[in-house]
Amino acid sequence: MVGTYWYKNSWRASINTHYLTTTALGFELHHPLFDATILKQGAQLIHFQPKEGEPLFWCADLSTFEKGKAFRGGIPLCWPWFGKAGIPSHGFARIVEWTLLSHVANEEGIKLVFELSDSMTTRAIWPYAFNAHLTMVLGKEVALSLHVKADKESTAALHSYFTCKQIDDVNVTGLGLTYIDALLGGKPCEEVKTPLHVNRAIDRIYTRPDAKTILQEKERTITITHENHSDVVVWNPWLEGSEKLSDMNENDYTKMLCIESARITKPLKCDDRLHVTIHVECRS
Ligand SMILES: O=P(O)(O)OC[C@H]1O[C@H](O)[C@H](O)[C@@H](O)[C@@H]1O
Repeated sequence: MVGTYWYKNSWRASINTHYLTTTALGFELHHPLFDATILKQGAQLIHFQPKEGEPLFWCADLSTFEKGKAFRGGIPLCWPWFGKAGIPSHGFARIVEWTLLSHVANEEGIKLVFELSDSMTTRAIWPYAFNAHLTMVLGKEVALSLHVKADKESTAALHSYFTCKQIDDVNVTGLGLTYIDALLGGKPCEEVKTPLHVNRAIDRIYTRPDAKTILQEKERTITITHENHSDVVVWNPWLEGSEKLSDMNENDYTKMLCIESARITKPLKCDDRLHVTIHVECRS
C-alpha cells in the first residue's frame, strides 16, 4: 500500500497569497512576470501569459467547462492511462479535483504543489492505491513535474496545447524518426522528412524522441524539454476532426498544436516521475 506520509515533510511551504486569488473553479495568478489560470479540476494549467507576451496555451472557452468533464486546453494531465486504454478516455486525473498542498512565491515566480490520492471514486475506476503530486513552477519558464506513487504501473501524458499564430508557419524538430500512427490504426511508421510541418490531421506517438522538441514559428520559438519521458505525442484534429468536437471553433485547429511529454510505450513504474519544462523566446 502506498502511504501519504512520505513527502509531507519533504519541503516546507510558506503560504503567500499575494499573487494568488482563489476562484470558484481554481486559481488566478498575477505575478510581475506572468498571468496564469489553474483549474482545481485536474490541477490543469489552462492559461499562461508572460507579461508583454502572447498566451502560451490554446484553451477552449471557459463557458464550455463542466464539472467532471474533460476541459480542453492548457496542459491536461492524462493519467493513469493515456488514450482509450480505459474509461474515461485519458484516465480520470483530468476530471477530478486536486488539492493545492502548498504554494510559494518570490520575484522569480510561483511554485505550486497539487496532490491527488485514491478515493472511493478513483478506486471504482482504477482499483489501486496511489498518491500523485503535480508540481508547477511558473516564472520565466513553465515547468511541470508529475510524481506518482502507486500500487500499479500507469501511463501518462502532459498534454500541452500550444498556441500558434498560424499552423502553416510551424515547424517541429526533435521528434525522432519512429512513430505509432493512431490515424493508421496504430501502425509503426518511420518519418521520411524533418522537420515536421503539419498540414493535415495528425495523431502520432513518437517513440524515440530527443530530450528537446522545438516548435518554431516566424516570431517565436518554444523549446519543450522533456525529462524521464519515453514518448512525445503530436496531435491536431484538423478541420474534419475539430468539427466533431463541440469545444473547438471553426478555425481553432489553425491556432494550436498539441505536443505532449509522455510515458506510453514505457509505462511509469510504481514510483516514478515525468517532467516538462517549456521555454519561450520571441523575436520582434
Ligand atoms: O478529446 P480528448 O479526449 O481530450 O483527446 C484529444 C487527443 O488527445 C491525444 O493527443 C490523442 O493522441 C488523440 O487521439 C486524442 O484525440
